[in-house]
Amino acid sequence: MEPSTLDLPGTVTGTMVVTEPLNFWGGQRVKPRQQANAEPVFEPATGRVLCQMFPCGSEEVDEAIKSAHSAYLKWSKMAGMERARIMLEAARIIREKRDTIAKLEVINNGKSITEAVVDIDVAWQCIEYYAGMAATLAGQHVQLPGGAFAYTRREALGVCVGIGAFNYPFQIAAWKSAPALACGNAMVFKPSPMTPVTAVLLAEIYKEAGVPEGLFCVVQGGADTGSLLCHHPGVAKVSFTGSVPTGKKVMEMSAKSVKHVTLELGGKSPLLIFKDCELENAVKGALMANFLTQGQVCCNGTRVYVQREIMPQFLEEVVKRTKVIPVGDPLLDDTRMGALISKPQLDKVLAYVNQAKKEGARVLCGGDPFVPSDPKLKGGYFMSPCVLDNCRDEMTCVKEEIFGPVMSVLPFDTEEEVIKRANNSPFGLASGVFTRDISRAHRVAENLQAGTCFINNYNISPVEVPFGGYKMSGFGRENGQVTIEYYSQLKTVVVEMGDVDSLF
Ligand SMILES: NC(=O)c1ccc[n+]([C@@H]2O[C@H](COP(=O)([O-])OP(=O)(O)OC[C@H]3O[C@@H](n4cnc5c(N)ncnc54)[C@H](O)[C@@H]3O)[C@@H](O)[C@H]2O)c1
Ligand SMILES: C[N+](C)(C)CCCC=O
Repeated sequence: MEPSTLDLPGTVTGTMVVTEPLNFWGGQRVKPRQQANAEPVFEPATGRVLCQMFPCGSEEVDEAIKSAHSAYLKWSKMAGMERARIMLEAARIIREKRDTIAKLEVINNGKSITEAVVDIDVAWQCIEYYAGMAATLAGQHVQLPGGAFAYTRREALGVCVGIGAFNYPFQIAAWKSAPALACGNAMVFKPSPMTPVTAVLLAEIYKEAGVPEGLFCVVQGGADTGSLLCHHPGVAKVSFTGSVPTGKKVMEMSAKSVKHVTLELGGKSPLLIFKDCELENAVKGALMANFLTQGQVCCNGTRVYVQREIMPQFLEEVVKRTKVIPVGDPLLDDTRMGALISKPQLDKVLAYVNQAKKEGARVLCGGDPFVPSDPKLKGGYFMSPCVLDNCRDEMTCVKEEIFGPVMSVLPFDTEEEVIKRANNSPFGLASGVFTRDISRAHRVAENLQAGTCFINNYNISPVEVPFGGYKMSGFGRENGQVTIEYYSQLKTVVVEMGDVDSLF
């Protein structure tokens, strides 16, 4: 018998095969219409084929959007409280199935189970948070002369498209769908072709919770399917998470029919460590800023600026801790670093390390392919986490997003100098500062050009807090109250109480 995607209790790395359809619309999983352009999906920890991804063509995209639109007509007319109740039920089901979803996420993405469980928790928290907001959506009343008045209504946009990256497959689907649904929209979600497996579980969960059939649809595919979605006349908004080059294309395609757009793009974020910091926390912060999800995190603080006086102690401690990060089978509880998403991604990251060496950086640890002793992991995409010293601002490893476990460390002398250097980047997703000087901390936060600044910690993103970029890292926000504005539109209603004062 074929193993089912939800039959996971005894599952170990290297055994899972997914055969069920991964598309979802009209309230059910939908078989691919054609198998011509199938792409193999790999289990990163073993290099085995986990399943086939069959990209949706125009007819399938059209069906999904129609299905979402008919659900939107019902959902948008429901009271916010009713939507909230259903979303809370969806959050409860995710909590109930959390370990199963996390396991599948690990098998498909390669991150450690410890991290995946947190990701799934963040997903249900996000849905719970926006459920709480669904009934609070309200407009404004404005008194006008002569008893006239106006009021505003916050209305849904219609069918929204979510396009996801590979690094947080289930969480991204929740971050996009939760505010969209809270505002009365429907969503058609396209996961990364490398991580197609878990979004469909979210679709099933929303259905079980009681949303109208079609409210959250999943279409599989890559660039072609994404392009069909961005061009589709039935789509009101595209919320995209991915790289800057793809984000630009999404914006261009969406502009043709003036769709709303949110872009959550890449980064090369600076982390500033001052000599007055609490060093142990700063070291822990630098590890959190670089090595979650094998370094494949958009907001990672990969340019670590350390004040010259504490550089030796910082390097000693950060290297000591990096060397003992347990890399290996991501389904094991003790593992802290799993496998990168793909062989090409692993090769790309290793090439960045080689390039850094050629440009004069010194490898203090890691930066090599890693072969775990467990024979079943021999074909996995593992590497040892890397710390680079002797870095300079103009080096490739300091300028470009590597998207792997590579930390570049650079010395600095003064606050003014380091802020200038930190801001000298086309990206502006996140930033961080470690210092015990409270005035300095807030001054630095004010002057760094980034959508987030972490003070004395890094990569903490509770769902109550907005997340998004400055500069080429994108625009719009996810999470927090403000995201409601990105999934709704404001209608003004002007009411005359007297006679029309006509000029004609
Ligand atoms: N800012 C954030 O919140 C955030 C979060 C996660 C990842 N990211 C960024 O994502 C990147 C890594 O993810 P990736 O490799 O999956 O990114 P990517 O840009 O290659 O792909 C992202 C998504 O876009 C789709 N896509 C590709 N071409 C398309 C096209 N022409 N039209 C429409 N869709 C298209 C892909 O199929 C995928 O679903 C990094 O740059 C990372 O920083 C940003
Ligand atoms: C949950 N983190 C760590 C803030 C990552 C958000 C998504 C970025 O890739």
